[in-house]
Amino acid sequence: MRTPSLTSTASFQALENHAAQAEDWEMRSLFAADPQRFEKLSVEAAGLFLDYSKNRLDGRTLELLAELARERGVEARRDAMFAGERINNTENRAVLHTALRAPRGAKLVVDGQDVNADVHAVLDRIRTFTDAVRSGEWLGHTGKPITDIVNIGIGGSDLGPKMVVLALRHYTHPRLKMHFVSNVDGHDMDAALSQVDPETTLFIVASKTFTTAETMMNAQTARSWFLERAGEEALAKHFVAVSTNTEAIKAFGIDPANMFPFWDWVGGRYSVWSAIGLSVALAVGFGYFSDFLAGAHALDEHFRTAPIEQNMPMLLALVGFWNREFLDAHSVTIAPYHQDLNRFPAYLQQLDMESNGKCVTREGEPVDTPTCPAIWGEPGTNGQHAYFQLLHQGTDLTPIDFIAALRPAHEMEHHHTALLANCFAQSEAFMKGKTIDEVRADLQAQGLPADEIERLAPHKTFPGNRPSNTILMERLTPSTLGALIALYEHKTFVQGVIWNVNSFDQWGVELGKVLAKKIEAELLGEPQPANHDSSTNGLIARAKAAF
Ligand SMILES: O=P(O)(O)OC[C@H]1O[C@](O)(CO)[C@@H](O)[C@@H]1O
Repeated sequence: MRTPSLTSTASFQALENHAAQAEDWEMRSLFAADPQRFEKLSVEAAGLFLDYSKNRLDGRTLELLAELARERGVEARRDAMFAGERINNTENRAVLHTALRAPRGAKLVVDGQDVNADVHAVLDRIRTFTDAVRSGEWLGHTGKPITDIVNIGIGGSDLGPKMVVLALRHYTHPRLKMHFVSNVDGHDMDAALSQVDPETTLFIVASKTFTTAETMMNAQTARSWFLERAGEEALAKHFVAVSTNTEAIKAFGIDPANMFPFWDWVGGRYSVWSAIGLSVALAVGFGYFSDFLAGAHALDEHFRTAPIEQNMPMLLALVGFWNREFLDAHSVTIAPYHQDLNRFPAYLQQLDMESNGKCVTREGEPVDTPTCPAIWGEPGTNGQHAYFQLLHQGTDLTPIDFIAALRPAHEMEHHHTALLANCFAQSEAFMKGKTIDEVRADLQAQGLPADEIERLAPHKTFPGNRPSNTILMERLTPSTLGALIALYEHKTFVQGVIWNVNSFDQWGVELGKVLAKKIEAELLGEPQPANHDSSTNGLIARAKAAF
């Protein structure tokens, strides 16, 4: 059955009418009118707390948004995902990253295959291997323990592991130095190889497909570098692979005994929970890796069972949808007030934009509303001194997600107090703004002459009324990090269902890949191609002249 277009649904139309009335709402007044607003518009789950009260909405808005989620079948699609139905309809695949973090013994049989048993069999192998490397029992070819791990992968085979290893810096093994090489730009590989010793380095080639051009080139380069220094028989102690493609791994020369498999029902950007997380398990140890999975599972259980009105990922998604559709927010800023989460915005860029950056529905019809906003950000305090100017006084409305841990992992308490003060102050400033009369009063109190006050006042006025969410956790731990990532995964899922796009394919990355192959051959060959547009022909010619 065809899904009705979004704008034709009764709940969307009700929201449109409601949005017309809400246009003039001031958050200051909404807060003043309801002293319970914070208690009402906040929710707790799996070690996370979400305050969504600083958005331009009221109880009725939330009722209508929940109605929309129901009308779009969000709950039914969620249940289908957890049950292993093939909801990725353009690739005819199930979507089961939630199964990767389900505890041993959870029942899930898909197409006659015991998914839970398969997952835990691989986890057992990850435990054995990572324990051996971490304890120093696994030795390099000259009998020395491993000191450096180089993860070679890109997209989901890089962003997740790298972000998590950085975020869990405090849990990492003191002997193991982690390196991540993703870019086909040789400078990336050069930087890693210049720091490592072939006798004590373990390379992980991480690629779901084992065909991704950048990763294959990087893996071949690392292999040649290693063979020149150590020889073929040493390879097994220094190269392992993570993939769904056993044949390609064998062809590359990695022993399948050193391969950690996963399955086609794990999307690249949802794969950090699978063997793609091998570098995480090596860095923090299997115990903390298990806590990371358990934190995500706790959030999964909340998402699976809580009613929409109290369901954190649903609420985050619905509020984001409201801002996108009715407040015309073209982008969302992610502002972690935690330095160790500095790659989290980059991670969310792939998660959200590769999932929902789509312009046709699951049935291939053009969508009838805007879909995924652009996602960007940096650690919050750094952003404050760079682009927050635009967020406060620019002409676009850009909602912000503030993320903070209440307790630090260091002992410099005064730093942490300053950090949290900044985080809360920013969300207050975005909400309240500063009226021109407040500015005038300030300037008067400073004793400025009247004409100077009038000259400066417009510049010092803040429109305010700018929406934000704040996500808090007690500490950034493996478990709360797992929950945080799962929160955003499910938020992305819910928005995808409302827009009726397939959040689990990524056809938009293919065209560039195909053209790059062709141009790479042209850059290397003769004659100068003339079959492109004049710009592309001209750029190729300039590069060939420089070779
Ligand atoms: O793990 P692989 O197969 O090398 O893919 C890497 C990345 O490339 C993409 O397919 C995009 O080209 C991502 O979805 C994926 O995470």
